[in-house]
Amino acid sequence: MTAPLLGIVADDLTGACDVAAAATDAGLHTVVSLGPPSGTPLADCIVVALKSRTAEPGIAVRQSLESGRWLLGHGTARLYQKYCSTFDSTDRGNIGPVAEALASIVAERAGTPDAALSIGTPATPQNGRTQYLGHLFVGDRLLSESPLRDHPLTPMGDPDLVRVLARQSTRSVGLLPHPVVRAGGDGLRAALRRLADSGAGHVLVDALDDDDLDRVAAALLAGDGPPALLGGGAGLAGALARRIAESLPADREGAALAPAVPAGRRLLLSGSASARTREQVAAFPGHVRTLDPLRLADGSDSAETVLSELAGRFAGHPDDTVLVSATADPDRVRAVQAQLGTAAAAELVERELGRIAVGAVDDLGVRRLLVAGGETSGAVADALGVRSLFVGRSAAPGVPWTVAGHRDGRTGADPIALLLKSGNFGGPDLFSTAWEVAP
Ligand SMILES: Nc1ncnc2c1ncn2[C@@H]1O[C@H](COP(=O)(O)OP(=O)(O)OP(=O)(O)O)[C@@H](O)[C@H]1O
Ligand SMILES: O=C(O)[C@@H](O)C(=O)CO
Repeated sequence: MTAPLLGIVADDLTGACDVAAAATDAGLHTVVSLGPPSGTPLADCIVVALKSRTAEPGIAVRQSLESGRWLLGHGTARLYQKYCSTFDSTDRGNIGPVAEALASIVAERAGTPDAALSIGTPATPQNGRTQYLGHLFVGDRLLSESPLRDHPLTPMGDPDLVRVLARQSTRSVGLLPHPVVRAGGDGLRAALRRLADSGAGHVLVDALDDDDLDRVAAALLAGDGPPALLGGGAGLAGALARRIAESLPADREGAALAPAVPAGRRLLLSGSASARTREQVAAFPGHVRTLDPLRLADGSDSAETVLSELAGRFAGHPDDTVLVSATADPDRVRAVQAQLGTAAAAELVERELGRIAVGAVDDLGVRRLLVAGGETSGAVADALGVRSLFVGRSAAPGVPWTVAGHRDGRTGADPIALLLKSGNFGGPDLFSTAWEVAP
């Protein structure tokens, strides 16, 4: 195995796991690195996970460029910008600025620095995200009528992504409409070329199913198109990975294997505010320990209190799977945010869940952790000092079990299994069923 065939810069950790699962399912050996890797992982696909989704554009651009340059500098054949399949961002959001920055280093490498172009789509049909005439649908609802309109950090009120991306960009945004995608072949490649020649800085691509994405991937990898940064959800990345994997020899070198995870306890931590997570919390049959941000703020509750309750609980019920949850309905979240401030409430919950994770792993023998929520997962992984993840079997589409690599920060020589779940992913019973495929 030589240079990575696909290098992905992901704007959050659960998104990185989602796209890593797509590449793994396609047959690529895939590693997730939290920030640019310190060594050179043995992998076909390296996903660099950032925590930049809600960062100021300048910060997100700096971090993404650092990762993109690392990947290109290590010979990565194709660079991909992974953002959320529900285009989570704000008008001051950073998907556009990051796309422009990464497209410019791809164009520089191709020797066409004046022709920077990004081509992508959030469409991820296996999770019900489709794009039609530039409009994003979540299941059978427009994005703006889906629960994403109530997202605590990135409420999505406009379903027209051409408009949303244009508001975030300095370059113009073109659309590759569904009839052209459906027809595929030469027509699709010619339409892409025309959009590039017309000076578009970004092209958003419609897709309703995986066949659409496979046609787009074939056109993008045909070799006669404009050099471009590719990007979007896990859907297009999976289609590219399938196409890339087809050309790999069957007898190539193996990748580094995930270390075995020793027996130990299980814990669920939820800081997700999504509608799907609320269903999963409600359906969880085991013991639920609620975290109220107002009580954390006034000091009447804390990570230490939760950990000592967990110690007592595990002593009486050693095989228990306990859920510690800050998940609440949108009215309650808004009330907490009004009192504490949105960022302060988020930080408080993330910090305490991180401290609970560390105490549970270090002192209570927890070795398998399911964490719900993108920001929350990033915070928990940071607190645990995790730096890289081997990607294993998926518990649900886009939700793979992973193993934190040896010698990672606080986890020491004892690997732990982590399932880091995007808020909206997984069926209602995921909190019970995920353990059936845990490493
Ligand atoms: N009860 C609460 N009150 C206020 N904020 C909360 C509460 N519970 C969780 N939060 C915060 O809301 C944010 C939820 O975002 P997070 O990305 O973790 O999950 P999500 O809502 O499912 O989003 P995603 O779809 O990106 O995974 C976190 O920053 C978390 O700390
Ligand atoms: O694309 C998605 O929906 C997920 O990978 C994600 O990024 C949600 O946080």
